[in-house]
This record gives sequence, C-alpha cells and structure tokens, in this order.
Amino acid sequence: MMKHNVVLPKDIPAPPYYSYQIPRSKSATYAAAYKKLLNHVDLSGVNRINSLLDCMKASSPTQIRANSILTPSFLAPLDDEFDDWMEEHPSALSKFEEIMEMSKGKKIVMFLDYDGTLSPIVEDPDRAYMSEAMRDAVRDVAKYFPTAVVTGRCTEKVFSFVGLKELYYAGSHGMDIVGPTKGPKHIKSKTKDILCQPASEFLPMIEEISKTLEEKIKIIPGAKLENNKFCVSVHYRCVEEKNWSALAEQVGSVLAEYPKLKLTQGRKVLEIRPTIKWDKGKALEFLLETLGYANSSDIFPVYIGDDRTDEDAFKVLRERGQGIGILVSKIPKETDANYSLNGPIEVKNFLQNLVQWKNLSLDEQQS
Ligand SMILES: O=P(O)(O)OC[C@H]1O[C@H](O[C@H]2O[C@H](CO)[C@@H](O)[C@H](O)[C@H]2O)[C@H](O)[C@@H](O)[C@@H]1O
Repeated sequence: MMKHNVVLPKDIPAPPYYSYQIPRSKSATYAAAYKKLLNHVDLSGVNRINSLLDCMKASSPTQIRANSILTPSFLAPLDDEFDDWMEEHPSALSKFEEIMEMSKGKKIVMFLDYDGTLSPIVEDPDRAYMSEAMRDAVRDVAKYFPTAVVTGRCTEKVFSFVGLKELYYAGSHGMDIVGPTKGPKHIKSKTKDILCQPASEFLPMIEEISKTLEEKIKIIPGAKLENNKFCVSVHYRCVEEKNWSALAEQVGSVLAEYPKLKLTQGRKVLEIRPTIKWDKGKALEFLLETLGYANSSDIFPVYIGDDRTDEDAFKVLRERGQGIGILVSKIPKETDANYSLNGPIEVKNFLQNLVQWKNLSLDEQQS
C-alpha cells in the first residue's frame, strides 16, 4: 500500500454546527444549513466520525426532519417558504417562453447531469436506467444543439446507460471528457477522442483506495462501493441509519491516509476524489472551449442537474452571465440555479419542448 505521512491532530474542539441557527427568512432553507455543515467537515482526529456522520444525515431532507441536531424552525420549511423559493427559482416549464426569449439569436448548448436528472434515483446504482422516452428526447435535442452529459459516474458506465454516440460525455465529475463518435454537423469530431483527463496521475491512488475501501465496508450491510475511475462513490442509501457511524468511521479512517484526496457528498453517497481544482464547472468551461465558444457572447448554455456537484456548473454560468442553470428538485435547496424542474419527467418535458420550439422556429424561417 502507498504510504502517506499524515499527522492526525488530536482534541480539536467540535465545530460549532450544533448551535447553528437559521434565520427564518426567504432564503432560509435547510440546504443553507447543510452547506454550512459541509464546510465544517473535519476528516482529522477525534471529530472525524461525527463530522462525517452529521454530513451524511444533513444530506437528506427526510433524515434531517427525523434528526434533532438542528433547530425546529430549520426542520419544518413552511409552505410559504416553498412558494418563496419557487418564486426565486420558477419552473423552467412554466417559464419556457421567457427562457426561449432570452436565448433568441444565441446558440443553445445543452449540459445534462445523469442520476436524478435523466434517470430517477433508485436504490441500486447499477440499475439507474433512463427511459426510452428520455433517450429519444436527448437524441432529438442533440440533433439541434451540442449536448453533453456531465456526471459523477465513470464515462464508460454512463455511456452504457445513455447509449447515444453523438453526445459529449464528461464522466468522473468532469475528470474524464470524451467527444462524440458520430453526430450532426455542429460536431466536428468523428472519433470518440479523449479530450481531457486532468486527474490521470491519480488513477493508481484511486484504484488503491477503492480496493481498500471495498474490503473495509464489507462489514456494513447495504454499503456499496462504485469505482468511477477518477473518483470513488461509497453509497449508503441501503445502509440502516444505525450503521452510518460505522461507515463514516471506515471511510474517514481510510481517507485520512490520503491527503491528496478529498470528500464531497451527493445524494446518499460519499464521493472521494482528487484535490485538484477540477469539477463540473471546469468541465463545462472546457467543453465550451472545445466547441469553439470560449469567447462567444452569443451562446446560451443550459445546464440541468440535481446534485450538489452540479452547483459548480451553475456558479460558472452565473459568473459568466450566460445561459441558465436549472435545478432538478422537489424541495427548496440553496442553489445558484435560476430555474427548477421537479424530476426527470419534467426534464424530459422540457427537452421535448425545446425540440418542438426549434422545429417551429425552423418552420417559420422556411415559410
Ligand atoms: O453526477 P450524477 O450523474 O448525478 O452522479 C452522481 C452519483 O450518482 C449515482 O448515485 C446516485 O444515484 C443512484 C441511482 O439512482 C442512487 O442509488 C444513489 O443513492 C445516488 O447517490 C452514482 O451511482 C454515483 O456514482 C454518482 O457519483
């Protein structure tokens, strides 16, 4: 096993998240507190397990409600808070006309997250299939607009689920970007080139931690490890809550031996990945550059995603002042996205609307 010199500090006082109070205001969603909690994750010394465990609990709204670590005002988002949130992040379906108006004269570029966006969240990550109707919708969208799937999955796995050769795929949270193998005119490349692998030097380390963790988590019923090539997912969706601390202990203690790896969190999943400054936001920028749009002012990128990791891409779009981010969520979450959709079915409807709108505008141009 690769050796790393790590000194684990002892007796560090617990971070102050137990007393964190959320003001009841327009933006007071549970996600704001969760974000604060994540910032306090401490993988060293005595706080390691508690920190990780609190983070696991806080990542799930249902768990949050059942859990007493946060204040009651935080636990019960009211209907009017939901309405406020919807006002700030309106449905991309009900505002479809408005969005199309904003995109007028610009080139739409589509970025789609996979799990929770194109496919529904299911217990077994190996069975997260997308529907045929969704596949048709994505295929149709890609006929008109450059389209990329941006995901935490490894590229090979997500390709096996989506199966569309004409798309770009940015797997492993954007650390493995490949081009299309065939496609319409706007896609120049005819071969499935590897376009970008910024974390290639981490492959042996990821392989090693993946094997170590796989062994360690075997003792925890329901825990599942997924090797995503440049990152590793440790799933706890099927782990009973009473065993979460044991899982946190295993993951935390292994990770403490790898200072060049960091932990992020998705939906009932702990994600281990290189500490390099690369994320879905960087992948989006890289793809825009690859498509020749780095300095174009007439592009309109649309990024649709449901996960915390998609926030990096939403943020990039906000900072560029270009296009829109659409968060897929049924519940209020702190987000940099501009609009929302409540699940994969609405995502499919949005994509179908986009195709219909494009067909209509082409018809208008011809008549
Ligand atoms: O970036 P994404 O495409 O959203 O991928 C993020 C992770 O998604 C998958 O896990 C999630 O979906 C599973 C299937 O529905 C679900 O069982 C799990 O609880 C979710 O966290 C995937 O398995 C991970 O590897 C991705 O990193």
